Amino acid sequence: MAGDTQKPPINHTPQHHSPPATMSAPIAAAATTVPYDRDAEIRALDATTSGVSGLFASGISELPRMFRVTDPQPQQQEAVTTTMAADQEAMLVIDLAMADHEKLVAAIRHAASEWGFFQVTGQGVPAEVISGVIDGTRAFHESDGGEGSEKARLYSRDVTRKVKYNCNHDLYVSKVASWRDTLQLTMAPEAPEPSELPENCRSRSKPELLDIDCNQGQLFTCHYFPPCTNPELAIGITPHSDSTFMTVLLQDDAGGLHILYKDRWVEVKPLPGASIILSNDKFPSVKHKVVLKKTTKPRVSIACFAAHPTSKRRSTPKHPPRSPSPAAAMSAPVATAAYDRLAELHALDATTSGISGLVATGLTEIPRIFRVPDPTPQHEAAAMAADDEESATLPVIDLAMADHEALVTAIGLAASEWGFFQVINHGVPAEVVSGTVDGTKAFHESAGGEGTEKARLYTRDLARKVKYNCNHDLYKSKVASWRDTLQLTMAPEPPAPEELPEQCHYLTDIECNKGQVITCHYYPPCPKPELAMGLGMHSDSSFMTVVFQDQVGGLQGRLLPFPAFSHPHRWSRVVFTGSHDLAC
Ligand SMILES: O=C(O)CCC(=O)C(=O)O
Ligand SMILES: [Fe+2]
Repeated sequence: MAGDTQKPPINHTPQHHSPPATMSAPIAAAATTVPYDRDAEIRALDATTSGVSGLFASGISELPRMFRVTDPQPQQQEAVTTTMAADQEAMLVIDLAMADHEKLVAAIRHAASEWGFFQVTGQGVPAEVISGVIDGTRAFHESDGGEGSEKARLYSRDVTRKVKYNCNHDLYVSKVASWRDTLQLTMAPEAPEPSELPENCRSRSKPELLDIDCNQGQLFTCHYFPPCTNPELAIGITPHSDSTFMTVLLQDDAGGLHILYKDRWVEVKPLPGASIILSNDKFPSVKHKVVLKKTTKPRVSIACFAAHPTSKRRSTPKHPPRSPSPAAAMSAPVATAAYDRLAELHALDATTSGISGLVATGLTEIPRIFRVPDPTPQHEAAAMAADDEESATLPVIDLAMADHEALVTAIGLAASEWGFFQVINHGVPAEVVSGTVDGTKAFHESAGGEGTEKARLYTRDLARKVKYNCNHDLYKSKVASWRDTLQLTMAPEPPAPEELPEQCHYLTDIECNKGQVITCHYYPPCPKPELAMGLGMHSDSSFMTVVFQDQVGGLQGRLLPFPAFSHPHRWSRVVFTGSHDLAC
């Protein structure tokens, strides 16, 4: 991979549709010593208002650096890719026109619950409507960009616009840009005026979705993936699952869509005239991605997201248990004795040293109060979301960037698209961060028992400004989390220094104590992490959350439903990190 000094920033006139000469110059211009300015490269591409199609049309011979995945290519490192057996392939193509209604429902239910996806034929949408939609999308993306063009008129990152076109909705926040341009149309509840649509799309009928309740919102994303000079180094679409009720997907014959099934990526081969259905809500949301191919043909796909405000995202399809069934494991240690959960909770509470105290006793099995029932959605999600490729694209924002407007735009985008982001160069001195982390650790790792600080602070009294306990909701939750917490209420009136644990005294004289509640979590090593929860799925209710985490990792987020039905202010989460990766 090119080093940080190898690629000059691109620099060219806004509104001009051909990319600058420097961008088409070979990436490996190793001789130059100009530092790489990714931000400038991104802004220059955005200013062309013709995305990667414009880059391709200009005849570039090397993939610009902003599109290059880190070396070695994550797509090749992750789950193996296999092809689908012919009988499976046939089973996953469902003829909606089949006479036997019961058989049809059973086939759909089976495919949706087992795979989270299927293809349909006989859907009553005339072939020319489907090809018309694909051709219209292609024609729009292949039209000229530049001043006065439709592309320039529609190029936008304004989330409130019903018709917008851009190159990567997350261009300013992802680490690696995807080789894809997208025209996005919000068709329901209120469709745009025909005059707002690109000309190529006006006369086409939209693919019909059932006029049912679950379809109160409709969003079409019309993707275009130009041929790529280095497909092995670029991303089509990163692995994700959709958050809306159901996705109807049309793809042309180029292929490249993969779905994750039982830890393997399986390509969904194009089937002329068929629509692909990605299920959700009551059924699992299949994880999918687009892999680029070495080809001279572009790829076109249209995803129609059907939304319902109350629709719930489910996790990925069933996977074979990764460990002995939790149910079996749970019954093992207590096979004969009657299980008294309340007594177990009281016993733990009475130690006043939480899980750290349990771990210090050298236990090899996790007690039953911490065991998740078989299988919880959180658990499947946790197993599935451990995906480095996806996390590689999580938004990271440099607070020290010089361009204030670009900074504000990046934060706005990250907060509305992801509800979370990481910041670097945030100006909090490294020693303050490491002091907080170390103090937290030292407290949690100190001895418990009579006469200790832990015993002094162990409480469930909400009125106390400084309290320490194992799970604030220990007596209410169904499954206890593998986590101890020290909670400090720092505003409006901070506690007196002597109320704080000794390890945290310095917290009283730093600026950040103007914050309100600080929770200092500690997740001791767990003998059976696959059976326990760290922190259950939730969203925070306060205005904003700042999280420091150490290098151990484990924090996972889920994407929101698309903006029509999201409540970003309720979901917003901000993660602070830094060159040291922080913990608290
Ligand atoms: O291009 C494709 O086949 C997939 C599109 C997709 O996954 C999406 O838009 O969410
Ligand atoms: Fe998708």
